[in-house]
Amino acid sequence: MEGVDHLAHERNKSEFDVDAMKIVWAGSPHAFVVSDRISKLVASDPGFRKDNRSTLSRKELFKNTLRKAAYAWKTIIDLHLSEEEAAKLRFYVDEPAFTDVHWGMFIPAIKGQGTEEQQQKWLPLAYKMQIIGCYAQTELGHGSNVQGLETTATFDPQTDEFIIHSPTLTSSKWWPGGLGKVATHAIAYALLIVGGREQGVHGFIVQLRSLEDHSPLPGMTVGDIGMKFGNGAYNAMDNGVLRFDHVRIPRNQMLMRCAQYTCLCMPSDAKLILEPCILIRVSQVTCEGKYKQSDVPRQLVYGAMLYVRQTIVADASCALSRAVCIATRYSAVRRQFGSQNGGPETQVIDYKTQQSRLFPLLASAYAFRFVGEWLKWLYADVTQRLQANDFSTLPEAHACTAGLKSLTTTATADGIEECRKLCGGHGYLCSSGLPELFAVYVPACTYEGENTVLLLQVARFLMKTVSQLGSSKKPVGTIAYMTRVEHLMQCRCGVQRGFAELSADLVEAAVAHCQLLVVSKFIEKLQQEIPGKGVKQQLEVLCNIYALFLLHKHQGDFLSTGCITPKHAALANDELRSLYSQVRPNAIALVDAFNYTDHYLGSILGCYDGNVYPKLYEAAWKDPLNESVVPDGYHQYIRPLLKQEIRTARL
Ligand SMILES: CC/C=C\C/C=C\C/C=C\C/C=C\C/C=C\C/C=C/C(=O)SCCNC(=O)CCNC(=O)[C@H](O)C(C)(C)COP(=O)(O)OP(=O)(O)OC[C@H]1O[C@@H](n2cnc3c(N)ncnc32)[C@H](O)[C@@H]1OP(=O)(O)O
Ligand SMILES: Cc1cc2nc3c(=O)[nH]c(=O)nc-3n(C[C@H](O)[C@H](O)[C@H](O)COP(=O)(O)OP(=O)(O)OC[C@H]3O[C@@H](n4cnc5c(N)ncnc54)[C@H](O)[C@@H]3O)c2cc1C
Repeated sequence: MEGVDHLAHERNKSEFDVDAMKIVWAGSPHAFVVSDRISKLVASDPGFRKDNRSTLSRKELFKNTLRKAAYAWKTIIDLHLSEEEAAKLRFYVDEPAFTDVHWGMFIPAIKGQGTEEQQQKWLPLAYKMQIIGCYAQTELGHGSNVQGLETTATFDPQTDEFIIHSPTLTSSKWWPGGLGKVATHAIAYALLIVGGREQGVHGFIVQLRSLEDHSPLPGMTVGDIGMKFGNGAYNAMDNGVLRFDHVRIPRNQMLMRCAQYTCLCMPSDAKLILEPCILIRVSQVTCEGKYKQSDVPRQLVYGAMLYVRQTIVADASCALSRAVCIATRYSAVRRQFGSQNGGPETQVIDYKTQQSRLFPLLASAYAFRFVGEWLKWLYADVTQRLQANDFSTLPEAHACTAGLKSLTTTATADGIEECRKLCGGHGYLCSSGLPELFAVYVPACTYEGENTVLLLQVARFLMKTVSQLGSSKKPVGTIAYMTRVEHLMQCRCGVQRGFAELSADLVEAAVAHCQLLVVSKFIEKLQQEIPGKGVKQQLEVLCNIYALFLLHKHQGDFLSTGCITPKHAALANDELRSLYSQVRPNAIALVDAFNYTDHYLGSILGCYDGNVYPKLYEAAWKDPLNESVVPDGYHQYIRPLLKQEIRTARL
C-alpha cells in the first residue's frame, strides 16, 4: 500500500516535540536547516542513486563513484554551495571516495602544517580540485608505530631538494585512501635526514601523477592494494601502494609549520568555521642544510591525527544512529508470536529482550552525539591555548581524542552488527542496508590509530596522572575526579613500572575513564536549557539508560571494588527495565528525530513508512540472478547432475 504510513500509530504515541528534538540532534536551528535542505536535495536527484550499488563489480563501482564525485562537485559549483553545505552534500551522497581524504585529511594537513607560502600555493589548487590529495603515512611494515616509518627524505644541499626514497619493500606506502588510482599529490611522511643525521618523521608534499595525462611521475610505482572486507561500498575507495625511487622534490615542499592545529571556531549558532590560525614553527631545514628545531613539544607533529580523530567521534553517532533507526523501525513493523484470539501477533519491539538490546544503542547514539559536540569544543580550546604558547592541555586533548575515538568506533561497529541481528534474517540482506554499513564502518576501529593502541595512550596518560597525584601538580579538567578517588590518592606508581605486564587491565581502566567522560558530558548537556515539549525528559531517560546499562554490564567490576552493593545492582536493573518502558512509546519518534531520508538510510527495513514487505518482495525480483528464470549454467552443471550425466560432462 504505497503512500500509507504503517508507522503512523507509533508516531501518534510519542510524548515529545519531535521537531524540537531534530534541532537538538542537528546541533542548532541553522545546522538543522542546512542538513534538512541538502539531504532532500541529494535524495531527490537520480544522479545520486545508490540502490544498485551491491550488484556492481569493483571496476563498475569505482567508475560509478568517480562519476558521482564529479557530479557532486558540479552540483556544489552550480548551486554555489558554501563549505558547510558542500560537506553536508558529500556526507549525504554517502559513498566512500577519494574526496573524503582530500577534504578530510589532505587539506587539513596543509592548513595545519604548511607555512603561509605553502598554504598560498597549494590550498587554492586543492580547494578548486585542480589537484587531488591523499594522506600517505602508513607503510606495509608500520602503521601504528609512526616513529618506525622507513621512507626517507634526505636533504641534498647541492640542489636544495629532498630525495624521497623507499629503501625496503616494507617501506612501501600501503593503505592511503585515494592513492591507488586518483590522487595527484600526497602528504607523504618520511624520516628526515639532514647532513647524515636522522631528525624524526616529517610530512612532505609530493606530486604523484602528471596533471596532463595522469601517468605516475618518474620514480613512482603506484597502484591499488586490492579488494577489501565485505565486497561492498568501501571498495569504491582506491586504497593504494606507493614506492619511491629517489624522487626529488624542492625543499619548500617539506611541511615546516608543524603545529597542525586548524582553528575550529563554533559561534553560538554552532556554525562551523575552520580557519588555520596558528603559527608555531617546530622544525625547519634551511637552504644551507641546517635542521632547526624550536622548543615546542615534538608531539605537535601528530596534530593532524588529533584533528581527524575528533571528526571520527562526531561521525560515530551518525553511523550508529543510522543502524538504530533501521532496527527500531523494523522492530515496530515486525511481528512474531503472541496472537490473542486471532488478533495481530506481538511487535518484536515489545519484547523486553529486544528492548534491552536496542534501547541502550539508541541511548548510545545520543550520548556519542553530545560527547562529539563537546570534543569539538575541547579541540577549539586546545587550539586557542596553543596559539598563546600554552601547551598544558595538549596531553589531555590527545588522551580525550584518542580514547573517545577508540570507544565510540568500537561501540558503533559492534552496535551496527547488533542492529543487524535485531532485524533477524532480513537484516542479513543487502537491501537492509546493514551489511554494507558495517563493512564501511568497521575499519574505523583500525584507521586513524588502531583502537587498542590508542587506549594504551590513554592508559599511559592516566598512569602519569596517578603518579603525580601526591605532588603539587593537581589534576584538572577531565581528570580532576581522580583526587576524589581515595585509593588512587594512595597509589605511588610510576608510568613504566609494570605497564606492559598490566597493559590488558590498564586498557580496561582507559575504557572506564572514557565511559565516564561520555556519561558526564551527557549529564552536562542536560544541565543546559533544552527547548521543546518533553524533549529534555526524553534525553534524561536516555542518559539514565546509557549510565545504568553500563553499570549493569560491568556490575562485576562495580561489586568487586565495593563501589556498589548487590542491592544497588538489583535496583539499577529494576530501574533499567522501567526506563525501557518509558522509551517504548517514543522509540519511533526518537529515531525520526535523526531526520534521515530514505535515500540516506538505504534500507528497505528502515524506510520511513514502514511498508517493508512489498518493498522486500519487489526488490528481490530486481536481483540480476532473477533476470532469467532458468539460470546461466543450467545446461552445463545442473542438468548433467539431474540426469546423472555428471561423469561424461565437460566441467
Ligand atoms: C568513510 C569514512 C567515514 C567516516 C570518517 C569520518 C570522519 C573522518 C573525516 C575525514 C577522514 C576521511 C576519511 C577517513 C578514512 C580513512 C582515513 C584514514 C587515515 C589514516 O589512518 S592515516 C594514519 C593514521 N595513523 C595513526 O593514527 C598511527 C597511530 N600511531 C600514533 O598515533 C603514534 O605513533 C602513537 C601510537 C601515539 C605512538 O607515538 P610515539 O611513537 O611517539 O610514542 P609515545 O607513546 O612515546 O608518545 C610520545 C608522546 O607523544 C604523545 N602523543 C602521541 N600522539 C600524540 C598526539 N596526536 N597529540 C599529542 N600528543 C601525542 C604521547 O602521549 C607521549 O607523550 P608523553 O611522552 O607520555 O608525555
Ligand atoms: C580502510 C582503511 C583506510 C586507511 N586509510 C589510510 C590513509 O588514508 N592513510 C594512511 O596513512 N593510512 C591509512 N590506513 C592505515 C591505518 O592508519 C593503519 O592500518 C592503522 O594505523 C593501524 O596500523 P597497523 O595496520 O600497523 O596495525 P598494527 O599496529 O600492526 O596492529 C596489529 C595488532 O597489533 C596490536 N598492537 C600494535 N602495537 C601494539 C602495542 N604497542 N601494544 C599492544 N598491541 C599492539 C594492535 O592492537 C593490533 O591488534 C587505513 C587503514 C584502513 C583499514
